[in-house]
Amino acid sequence: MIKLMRAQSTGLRGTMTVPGDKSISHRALMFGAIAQGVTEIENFLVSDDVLHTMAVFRELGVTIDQHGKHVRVIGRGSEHFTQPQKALDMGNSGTSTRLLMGLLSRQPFNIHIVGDESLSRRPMKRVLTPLALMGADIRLSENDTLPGVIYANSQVTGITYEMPVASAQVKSAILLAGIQAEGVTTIIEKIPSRDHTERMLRQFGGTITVKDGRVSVTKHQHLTGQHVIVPSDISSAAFFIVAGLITPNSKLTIKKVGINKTRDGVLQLLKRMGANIVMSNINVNGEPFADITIEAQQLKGIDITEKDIPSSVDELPIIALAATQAQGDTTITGAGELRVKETDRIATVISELTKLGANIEALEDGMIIHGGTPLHVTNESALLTSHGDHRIGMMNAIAALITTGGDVVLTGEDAISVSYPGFLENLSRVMI
Ligand SMILES: O=C(O)C1=C[C@@H](OP(=O)(O)O)[C@@H](O)[C@H](O)C1
Ligand SMILES: C=C(OP(=O)(O)O)C(=O)O
Repeated sequence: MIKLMRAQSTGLRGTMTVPGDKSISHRALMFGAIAQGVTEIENFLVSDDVLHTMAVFRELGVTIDQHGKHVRVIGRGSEHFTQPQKALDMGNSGTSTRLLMGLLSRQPFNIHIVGDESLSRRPMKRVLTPLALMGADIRLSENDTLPGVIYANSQVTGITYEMPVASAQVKSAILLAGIQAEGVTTIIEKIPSRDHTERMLRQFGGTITVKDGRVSVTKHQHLTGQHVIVPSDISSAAFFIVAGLITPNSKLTIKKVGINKTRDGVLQLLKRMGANIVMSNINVNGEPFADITIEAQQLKGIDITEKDIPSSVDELPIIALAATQAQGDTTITGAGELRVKETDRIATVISELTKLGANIEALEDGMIIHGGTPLHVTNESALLTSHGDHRIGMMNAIAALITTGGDVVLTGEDAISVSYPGFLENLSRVMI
């Protein structure tokens, strides 16, 4: 489908909510499935990625009822999964694949896993290596990608593992295997990655120790069904936060956004760029959340380095767009992980924004964004594509808002439903 965005919006105004957090929705299904008893999930994200996780658990024999954003999971423990009748389809979702490889590493039957074309290019050895050290028998295709098979296996054993890449998906895969493993499993992280798995394990009654960058779990966790309230996704809110800051005459409030410290990098980076981000109604419900208000203002360029990346990794495309409008240059380094997301996000950010006149240089592990480049289409129109990547599709739509001259035509925006169905509708609702 091709959609024409009205370029040169005269501003974004109003109060809005964005859908539930993707990372937390995946995990709520997973813990609900392995706990004993009923888990009720509120403000669940109904998006393609999370629906793939849901379909996987149904295939494993778990009863899940979904009514819009309300989900009920009837958990009977991971010992009662039934053998799937077909390959488990992870769709486009790295989180489903990697976390489930850990969670399913000790089942008494073989499990085949497949994904779409993009997911089948993404690196899975990072999960296979620690899980194999624990005794899991997982085999992947050439180049260590999907499709793969998790072979029947009766025992996993705890390990101490120093993370070679900062990745919450790898950490979570090891933890989900660790709570079924003999002995102690310890993960050592140099830079903290998102801690939703740790928090949710505690919320479900499990025990986990976190100290000085070391996260440890053991077996015999008595997990019981819980009531989980999912905050709105800061990664989705980030598109509106940046849109509000860079589109003249804007003032937006986004309600009940998750502000977990291991996820709020986008707020910290924008504050360093000079943004005035006002937080109100700060509250906690398992995860902290707040209302966030921003107004259009001038930003300035900053240096973003390795330590900033894990808490902002999915937001770097939209930060890059903000940086094109800042005074001075913004340098992003230590972000090689961007190359192995749904697309190579260093390449796709540059490919799309330069069509509108942005001046961005690629680095092996990041980019240099030269600020102060008004986005403009000199011809009748410019054709932007998402490359099948939801975050690039949303970045393109926000870039179109501030582009002058010809029209901006968006293609491939159906990919946005991976994390944010209704994004374009929500955007047009706040456009004045
Ligand atoms: O654990 C998670 O829910 C996620 C972790 C991140 O991936 P990595 O762990 O690969 O950095 C992030 O990019 C992804 O969108 C969700
Ligand atoms: C990288 C992402 O997700 P996943 O790894 O789950 O595909 C994302 O949502 O930007």
